[in-house]
Amino acid sequence: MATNLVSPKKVASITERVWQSVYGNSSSSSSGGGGNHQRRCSYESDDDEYEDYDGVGTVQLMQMGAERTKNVLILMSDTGGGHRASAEAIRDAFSIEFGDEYRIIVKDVWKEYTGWPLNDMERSYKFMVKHVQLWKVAFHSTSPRWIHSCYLAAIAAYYAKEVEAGLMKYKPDIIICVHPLMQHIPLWVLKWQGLQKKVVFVTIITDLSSCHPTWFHPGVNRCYCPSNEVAKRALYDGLEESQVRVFGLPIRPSFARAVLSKDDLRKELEMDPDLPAVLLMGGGEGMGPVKETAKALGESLYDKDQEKPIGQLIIICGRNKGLTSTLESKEWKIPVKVRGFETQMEKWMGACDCIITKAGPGTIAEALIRGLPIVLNDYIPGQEKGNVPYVVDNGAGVFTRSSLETARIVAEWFSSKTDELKRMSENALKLAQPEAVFDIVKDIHELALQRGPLANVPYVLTSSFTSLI
Ligand SMILES: CCCCCCCC/C=C\CCCCCCCC(=O)OC[C@H](CO)OC(=O)CCCCCCCCCCCCCCC
Ligand SMILES: O=c1ccn([C@@H]2O[C@H](COP(=O)(O)OP(=O)(O)O[C@H]3O[C@H](CO)[C@H](O)[C@H](O)[C@H]3O)[C@@H](O)[C@H]2O)c(=O)[nH]1
Repeated sequence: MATNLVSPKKVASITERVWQSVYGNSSSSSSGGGGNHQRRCSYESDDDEYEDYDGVGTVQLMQMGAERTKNVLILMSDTGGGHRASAEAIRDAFSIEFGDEYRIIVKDVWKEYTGWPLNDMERSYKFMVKHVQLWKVAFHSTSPRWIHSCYLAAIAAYYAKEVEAGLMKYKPDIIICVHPLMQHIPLWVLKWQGLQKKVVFVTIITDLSSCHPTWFHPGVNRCYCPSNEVAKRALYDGLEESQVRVFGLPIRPSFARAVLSKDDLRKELEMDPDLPAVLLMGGGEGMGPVKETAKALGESLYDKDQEKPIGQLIIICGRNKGLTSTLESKEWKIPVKVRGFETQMEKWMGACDCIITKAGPGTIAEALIRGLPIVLNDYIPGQEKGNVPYVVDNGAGVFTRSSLETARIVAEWFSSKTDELKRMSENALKLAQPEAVFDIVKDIHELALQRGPLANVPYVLTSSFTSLI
């Protein structure tokens, strides 16, 4: 559809490109649209391994014929914390399963290479979900295919060269996309470059049920759906059965494979060893009614008659610095820990007995793996709405928007309704899919093996080859 947006590049001969790659040529534009790149982007990189753009090509050329390390580029954006968590889960699982066979690069290529609005999605998303009606309108009004296709085609026309430079810099053999808005432009770029037969492109959907239709792109080699419900929608939206796989949401292997003792964790995290613990959070950005709920728990988990706490509270505020400092300055009658963005969520979850959170898919899937009953206290309209029945109908938790109600439920779980807490914990464990991340990387590995001989041709030569076939 968009093949006409950019005119095909002049392709250097094989000899020329080999010469340029081995000996370098300052006047060469290489295969990344570098000339145009200098127009709007800078070449500086935070990834040392890739500072020498042409060097990667040279290494690939020298490794031709031998089994070479394959480059895997994972495209994500920090709109919330879920996409990065999934990207890191995939990176770690590749490393555990295949060691040095793959070199994994996790990047927000938009932020590094493009301009507004693509390079500012984190801030835009944060702003929109703060003014939640705005997000609701944006989410639903962009759902029809013709609307989002027009938007994305226009943006692709404007930023194609920059995205092309961003992608080609890493010379990917496999591109894994964990964000709904990062498939369309790269797929067009691969088409323009004639790289569809060389590069495996897969999408991993990181929303559990009511996800946005931009996730379903028929041009991908695989679309990994976290649930059967999402898979059904993918098929309805035009993907073939051969493209769709359902393994579950990828969760960091530190969750999936960790054997953690609650007692040891509590010691390490300096928590009370005996009091039951509730974890309160709101995704990567610390969203939802965290402050009000913390206040209500401070009261409900204190037994006024016996003048002692019946539980302890851990609050993880994520990147919400304002929330962290407000809660840190409060006085509490029960043991409370207030934390900012934590990198070892598996430890905090492993040390607690239940969790209160907005309906973020990553947090839900992690809590299920740790067998934590969940109180959902909010959801972002659109992509998180369907997560509520997913948890509640499967008996793994409850939903209430009232902070007082939340506080009452947790107090009961810790006193008169411990059997309910135990039952929900068992139901949570039944829903957990800790192996999903390993199943996904193994399937991607199989896909890569199925690629024809073109997959082993170094990037410096691909344009020449693909122009012949
Ligand atoms: C006629 C109707 C006009 C409606 C006006 C809409 C204005 C568009 C503005 C914002 C786009 C909102 C995008 C919604 C889809 C999000 C999918 C999703 O679940 O993401 C979850 C993730 C969060 O995990 O959401 C995002 O990443 C949203 C990022 C928002 C960035 C806004 C600026 C980027 C605009 C470039 C794309 C424009 C094309 C949009 C086509 C869809
Ligand atoms: O201090 C923190 C706080 C959170 N997390 C992690 O951040 C992730 C949060 O992900 P969620 O999916 O629960 O929620 P977010 O709101 O942060 O994620 C965003 O991305 C999701 C997709 O993956 C959904 O689209 C969601 O609606 C959107 O807001 C979890 O893995 C959680 O463990 C941390 O690592 N440290």
